Amino acid sequence: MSVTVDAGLHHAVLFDLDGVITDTASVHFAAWKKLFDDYLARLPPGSAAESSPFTEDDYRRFVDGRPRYDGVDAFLRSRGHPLPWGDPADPDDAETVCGLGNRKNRYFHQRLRTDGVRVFDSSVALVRRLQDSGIGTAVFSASRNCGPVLRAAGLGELFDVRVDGVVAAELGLPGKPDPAVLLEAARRVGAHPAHTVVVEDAEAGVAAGRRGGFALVVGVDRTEGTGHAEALRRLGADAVVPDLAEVRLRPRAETLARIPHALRSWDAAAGVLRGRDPAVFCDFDGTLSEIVPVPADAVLAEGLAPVLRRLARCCPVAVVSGRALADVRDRVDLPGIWYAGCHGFEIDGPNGEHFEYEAARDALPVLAESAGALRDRLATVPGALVEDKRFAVAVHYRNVEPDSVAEVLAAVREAGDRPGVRITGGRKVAELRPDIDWDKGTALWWLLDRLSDDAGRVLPVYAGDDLTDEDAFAAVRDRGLGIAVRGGQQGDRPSSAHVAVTDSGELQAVLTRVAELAESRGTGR
Ligand SMILES: O=P(O)(O)OC[C@H]1O[C@H](O[C@H]2O[C@H](CO)[C@@H](O)[C@H](O)[C@H]2O)[C@H](O)[C@@H](O)[C@@H]1O
Repeated sequence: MSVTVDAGLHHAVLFDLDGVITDTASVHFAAWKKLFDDYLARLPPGSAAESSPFTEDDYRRFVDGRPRYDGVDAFLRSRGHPLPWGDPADPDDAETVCGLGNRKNRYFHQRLRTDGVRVFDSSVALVRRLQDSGIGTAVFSASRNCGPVLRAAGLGELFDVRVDGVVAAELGLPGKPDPAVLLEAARRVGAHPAHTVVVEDAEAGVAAGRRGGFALVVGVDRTEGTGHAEALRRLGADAVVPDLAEVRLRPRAETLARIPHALRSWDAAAGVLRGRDPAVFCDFDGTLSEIVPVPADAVLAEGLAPVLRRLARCCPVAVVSGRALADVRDRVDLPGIWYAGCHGFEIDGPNGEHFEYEAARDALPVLAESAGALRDRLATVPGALVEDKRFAVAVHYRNVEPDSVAEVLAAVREAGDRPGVRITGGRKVAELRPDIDWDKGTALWWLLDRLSDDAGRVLPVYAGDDLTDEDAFAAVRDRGLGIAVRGGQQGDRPSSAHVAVTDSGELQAVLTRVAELAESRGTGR
């Protein structure tokens, strides 16, 4: 089975060390086995401990992937022979958890010196491919020997970020299956867990990846036929591979045409949402509505009202439009959701909240004057349409003869050459708006803060089609899911969306899946 790391959705990959990058799992196993077999064999007759030899199953269940002393403790308890914890400074012949752990470490280093470290070349090759593609990489390990092992393997420089047993002890991070070490690695590499992949061979590590809400958890099982792969899947691995040569890399799509299709790549997209509460933001024209020749004729596309209502019952929903607030409100006309008009300069909430961007009011006189001047100036250009939206003026040229478009754009440039306003573009439209650092992306984060008591837990999903939606796609790029609606546009437009759909029909299917996920979280409101 192969699995794909998608550079568009996955911004970092975290690798466990032992058994994933280096073959030190076998060195650890041998050291543990010597420790426990010798120890159990020397217990006095009559001891209540179950003293059969340490097995691979014991290794996987009790010590693999866990901090050293936790492993000693867990295994001895499983044999009915708990020991006092002791102190990390205990000598390695002390009969304490720490003493036995220190002895295991001595055996491990002896083996490392005699046997050396075998490296999984395909794993190192994958790390280098990811790095060449601009994907962040980090190594994590419960082991305090991570640094020495990497150096012994000649890989001391491979990873910029390393979170190992030494770091975990310094920060007081609990061991796997708690996700703390993995979350710290993601934080240090600068990636949100929703956009991060975890690669692990240990059961505790796979469980930690799942609990940490990572986008994709790849299990590694090099022990065909032992049932280990099934255990990894049961604990939440999305895929289990026998070797990292099976991991494919899809480069980040730079243009609209190349962005992966949301429905065909749904498993990867759902990884971003898994374990999180979504908040859904939708643009209107070209997204919830088909593009039509005359703006006044745009209506909510068939089938979208029911899914928006369904979403609004289980998660926050906002329509974020370039249209004037009242205009978009009337066209969507659904209760219980937020409406942002004029690219977010004016916002209404479902419970009577109203917001206008204060500083943008200074630009209103210039905008009103410009709307009048543009109407006069373009009155003689057939098809030109000036839409005064108060916080913006849109000049449409969809119905203008191609030869006259330059004249329309020149008029907009002239009107926009005044302090306090700036010009932006869209689908056959040029707009004047307040020259303020406020757009659909900044409005989205402002809204997110108000939509939920715990904005950190919420994952924004943004669907849009136009250039102005790119501000929002960029805003959710590192933490969220951007869905571009292609709608027959030129495919060579650069886009920051993660996935794409063809039209509003497919958007309806994607939003339905988002609703299903939100409902399964039981966040009914
Ligand atoms: O942010 P949106 O909700 O997508 O609004 C963007 C602009 O949409 C409208 O114009 C666009 O849709 C029209 C109807 O389909 C189409 O005729 C026009 O060519 C498109 O540019 C709206 O009229 C504008 O005010 C919005 O800025």
